[in-house]
Amino acid sequence: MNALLRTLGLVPFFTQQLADAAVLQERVGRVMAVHRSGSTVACNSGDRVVELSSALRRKVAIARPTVGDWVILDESLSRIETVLERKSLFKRLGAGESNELQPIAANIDTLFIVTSCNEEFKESRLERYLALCAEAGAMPVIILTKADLVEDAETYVRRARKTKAGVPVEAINALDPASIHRLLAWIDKTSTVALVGSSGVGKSTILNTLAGRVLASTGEIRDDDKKGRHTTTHRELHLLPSGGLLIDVPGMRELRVADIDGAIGAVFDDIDTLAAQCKFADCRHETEPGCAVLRAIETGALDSRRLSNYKKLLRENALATASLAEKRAQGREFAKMVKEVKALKQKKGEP
Ligand SMILES: Nc1nc2c(ncn2[C@@H]2O[C@H](COP(=O)(O)OP(=O)(O)OP(=O)(O)O)[C@@H](O)[C@H]2O)c(=O)[nH]1
Ligand SMILES: [Zn+2]
Repeated sequence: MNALLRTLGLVPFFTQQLADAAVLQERVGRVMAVHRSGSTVACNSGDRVVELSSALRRKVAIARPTVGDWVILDESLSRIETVLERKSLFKRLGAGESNELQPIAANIDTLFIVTSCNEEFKESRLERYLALCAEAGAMPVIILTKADLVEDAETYVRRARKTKAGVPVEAINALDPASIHRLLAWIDKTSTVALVGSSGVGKSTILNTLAGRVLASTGEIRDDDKKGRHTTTHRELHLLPSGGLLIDVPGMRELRVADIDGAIGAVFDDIDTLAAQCKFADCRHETEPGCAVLRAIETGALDSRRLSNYKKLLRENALATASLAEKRAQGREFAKMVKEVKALKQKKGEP
C-alpha cells in the first residue's frame, strides 16, 4: 500500500472498500480540513482544495464529507465523488431550524478528553464526553493537565477513573514536553486522535508540543504579533512527526445529540447492573421500596451525583430524540404531499 496514504491513516478498513487499484493510487484522499471555500483533501499527488459533486451536495448533511473522512475524487481531482464508509463518527444535532444531524469529525480512533486538576474538573462533564465518545465509536483517554499545580493529582486521577470502569487516565504537566510525550503511548502510527475539553485546559499546548511547532495559539499573549489569545474555530487534521494524526475539536461540549441512550448506558453500566436487582422491573430509582440503586447510594457505593447525571443525560437525549423524530416525520409528510400534488397534476394532464 502507498506509504503516504498509510501515514495519513489509510488502513485495510478503507482499502477493502476500494475495488480498483488505480483509484486507490490516484483518486483516494483524506479530508484534512473543511472551510467555506471547499475541503482540503490530501492525496498522493499533494493537497488540493476541492468541491463536492452535485450528487453529494444534494445528500443529507450527515452523508456529506467532514474532516477525517476518506474520499474518492473525480478524474479531474477537483470534486469529491464518494465518501468511504466511516470507522467512527462524531456528529451533532444542528441548532434551531436545521434540526438535522451534522458530521463533526470522522474516523477518529482515540478521543483525548482533556480536563485540568482544578475547579474546572467535573465528573459530570467527563461522563457526557464519555457517552459522546462511545456513541461515535472511538476509544477514550482522560488527560488531566496542570498536575504540576496541585499536591494531590492522585485524587483527581481516582475521581476520573470512577467515571467509567477501565478508562485510561493520564495526569500531566502540559508545559513539560517529557510529560506530554507520555501521551504518545496512546497514538499509533496510523491512528487519528481528537482532543476535546473546555477552553483553557491545555489542548493547544498539547497539540503544539506533539506537533513540534506552533499550530494553535495558546492562552498566553504571543510576543511576535501581540495578537493574544484567539480560540481555535476551525477543525483541521495535523500530521505528527512521530506518526499519527491529531485534531482539535472546538465546541464539542455543547454537542446536542439524539438517539444515544445505548452509549449513555455503556458509561453508566454500573447503575444498570444495580438496577437489575431492584424489586420492580420498571423501578425509576426515586422513592420505590426495594431499590438497589438507592441502597447503593445509602451505603456510599454509588454517588448520588452520578445517578442524577445519568437521569439528566437520558432526559436530554429523550428530548433531542423526540425533536429529531418530529423533524423526520415532517420530512416524510412533506415528501408525501409533493408526491400527491404531482400525481394530481398528472391526472389533470398538467406538466
Ligand atoms: N502549569 C501548567 N499550565 C498549563 C498546563 N496546561 C496548560 N497550561 C496553561 O494554561 C493556559 C491555557 O492553555 P491552552 O493550551 O491555551 O488551552 P486550550 O485548551 O487550548 O484553550 P482554548 O484554545 O481556549 O480551547 C496556557 O497559559 C497554558 O500555558 C499545565 O499542565 N500546567
Ligand atoms: Zn431502583
